[in-house]
Amino acid sequence: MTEARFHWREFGSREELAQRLSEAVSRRLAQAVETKGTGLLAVSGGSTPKRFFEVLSGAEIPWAQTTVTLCDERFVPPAHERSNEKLVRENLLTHKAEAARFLPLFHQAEDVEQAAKLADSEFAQSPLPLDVAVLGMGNDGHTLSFFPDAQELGLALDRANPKRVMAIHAASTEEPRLTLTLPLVVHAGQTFLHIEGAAKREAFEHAMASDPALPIRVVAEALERPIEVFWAP
Ligand SMILES: O=C(O)[C@H](O)[C@@H](O)[C@H](O)[C@H](O)COP(=O)(O)O
Repeated sequence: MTEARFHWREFGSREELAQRLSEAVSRRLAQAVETKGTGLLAVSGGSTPKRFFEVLSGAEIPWAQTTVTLCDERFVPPAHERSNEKLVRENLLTHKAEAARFLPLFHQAEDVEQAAKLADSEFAQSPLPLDVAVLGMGNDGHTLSFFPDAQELGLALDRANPKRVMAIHAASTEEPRLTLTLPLVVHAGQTFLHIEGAAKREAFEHAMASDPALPIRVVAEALERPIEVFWAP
């Protein structure tokens, strides 16, 4: 693993990071809309992105031509407080970004496998590749819902997996998940990793230096273009 597989961008504060990440994402989306008429942005959930979403929601992007989706989702209805869709609707799809279309991963279905099938067929009909993907990471080295202990980890990380969206079960998560698969993410026009705090910096450095099996490293090495890591203390 050489450092060329990622670019490290360090900021003095989380507010500054949110601002700069929003600018970088805006530029890529504006370019995508200018070139092909539409833009596709995948964002992550969890606790880190809220500040970034608030800034991005006010950005000058051709939102009416932009689709926003999720890198991964918890298998809970959109009104649930752990729903990433809820987080995105309340914090990103407001202000100027209210004009964007939202492509959900969650679907009301008998089980998470059925929901994944429904999401997968919607993605099959959507204009791919992703223009921008903004990933998060846990201290265990997971990104998207590629948890180190996921039953389906091998398939989720398999470059030959024909699925775009799949179900994930892992003992370390509170509920089953839906995730974009590695083959979908590798072709993204630009991929960012948004991480904050000393523990995540350490986890990222550890993965890159000495743990080739950790999902964040597998993803970083598989991407067509180096991942842009945005970090603030
Ligand atoms: O639904 C989720 O939890 C995610 O999309 C997940 O992949 C997240 O990015 C990391 O777990 C980091 O989460 P935090 O930002 O909460 O640390």
